[in-house]
Amino acid sequence: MLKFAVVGSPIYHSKSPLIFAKFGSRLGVSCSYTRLRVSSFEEALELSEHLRIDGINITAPFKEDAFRVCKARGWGVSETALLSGAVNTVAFRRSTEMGCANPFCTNTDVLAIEKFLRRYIGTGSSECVKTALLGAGGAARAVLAAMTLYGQDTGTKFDVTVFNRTVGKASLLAKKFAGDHVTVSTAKLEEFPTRLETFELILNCLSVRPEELRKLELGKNAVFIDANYRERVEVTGGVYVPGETWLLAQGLEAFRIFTEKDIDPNIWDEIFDNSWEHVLKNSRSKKPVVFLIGLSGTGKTTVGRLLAAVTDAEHVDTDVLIEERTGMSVSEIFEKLTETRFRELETVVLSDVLRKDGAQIVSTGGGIVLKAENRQQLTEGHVIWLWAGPDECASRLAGTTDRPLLKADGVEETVCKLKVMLNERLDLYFSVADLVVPTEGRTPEEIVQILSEELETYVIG
Ligand SMILES: Nc1ncnc2c1ncn2[C@@H]1O[C@H](COP(=O)(O)OP(=O)(O)OP(=O)(O)O)[C@@H](O)[C@H]1O
Ligand SMILES: O=C(O)C1=C[C@@H](O)[C@@H](O)[C@H](O)C1
Ligand SMILES: [Mg+2]
Repeated sequence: MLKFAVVGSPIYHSKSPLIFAKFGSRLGVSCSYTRLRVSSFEEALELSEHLRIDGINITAPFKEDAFRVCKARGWGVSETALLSGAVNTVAFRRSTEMGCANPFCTNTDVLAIEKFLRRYIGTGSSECVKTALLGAGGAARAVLAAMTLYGQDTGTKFDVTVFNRTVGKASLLAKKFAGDHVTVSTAKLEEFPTRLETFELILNCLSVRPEELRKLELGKNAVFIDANYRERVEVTGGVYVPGETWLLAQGLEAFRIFTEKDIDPNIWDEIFDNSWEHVLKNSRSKKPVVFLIGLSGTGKTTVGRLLAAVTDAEHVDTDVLIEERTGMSVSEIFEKLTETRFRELETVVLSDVLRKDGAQIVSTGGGIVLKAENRQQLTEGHVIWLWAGPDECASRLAGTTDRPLLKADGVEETVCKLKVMLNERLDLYFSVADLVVPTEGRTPEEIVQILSEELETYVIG
């Protein structure tokens, strides 16, 4: 199984896991894709190594940081990344691209825009394409990088006006990207509506959509490409390419790079025809239940209790539910009834939890993912993998005696046992996790703060 993740802060809103699941099933690649909530790109790299991840996508606010770090490490950095000054894709294990064993770092936002230009502008135009670019942040840079590369490749010329709230920022872009195929001027954002009809290509790269951009009357041949997928523009006339299409396109390019698979051109057509819209729609159908998973000692019980206390959610611990149900301690169950029976009891209590109404924070036992039925049930809620390495877990657990699978003679033996467990469980945790939160160097309170932020609109509050 290949393992991928998207990295950002915040990150739970990301729909990349949904689109990669679809790519995987459509292209016959067995893969899992999760989200990493980290504080820096360096932390993402460290975590990726621990989780043995094959490739990551990077989103706000780390794309520029990723570019700097990848370059400083001497990794293969593509032309799209060099031109845009940002990296959104790092393939850790690549065999062919750039012909080296180092990670390959690229920017598929740029590749996606090149695809759009090829499709909607074509290559035959001898006229300069009159273009409005709204915004002057990272996405706008990706657009200008794509136009530069597309211009070099096809001879197409673009006459771009960058509209932004702060014209100074737009001027910096103008300076950086003005070249043989792209001329760039700047204007205040307020001027855009009155000049709308003079443009044949409009790209919206604003993260917040102003009121004037909710409804638009485009010229018959105009194309409006949206980077924002939270809310669509009501468009009459012309062609509207929604933000979802951009997200799918950059994701498909990343998938191609990660897996080195040829992409069937029909899939591109389907993406452009909006037949994949439904893929992005089912992200909120989970129950308002948060499952905390991870090795023993990662803090599932501690964090779960605290998280429930700062929210209106009920806290439950599957180990405690099993002890109440059987009248036996976890250690006794393992000794007298076997581990298999314990896993079955986990299935029973998970069903009970999922039948209840209302928000719940559920601390699970470290081995809950070992049984397929349990994994299936977990995916009905929001699954958060608390990460800490075996050394850290062992030191946190030093002196405790109530974990039957970790009975050991000292910390060193506990570390060994945890390493074996992690080996066996790593891919299983990965396959169900919606979000991974590294806990080393963070207090339980800090983790609660991170989780409250990430889950606020989905489960809690
Ligand atoms: N972020 C943290 N930093 C330092 N210590 C922590 C952290 N989180 C938890 N701990 C400590 O680690 C120990 C184990 O925590 P806890 O019982 O919550 O782990 P768990 O994941 O529920 O383990 P198990 O799977 O065995 O039930 C406790 O002593 C707890 O105080
Ligand atoms: O929301 C997301 O998951 C993403 C958004 C864009 O930044 C992309 O560039 C990134 O690859 C993934
Ligand atoms: Mg616990």
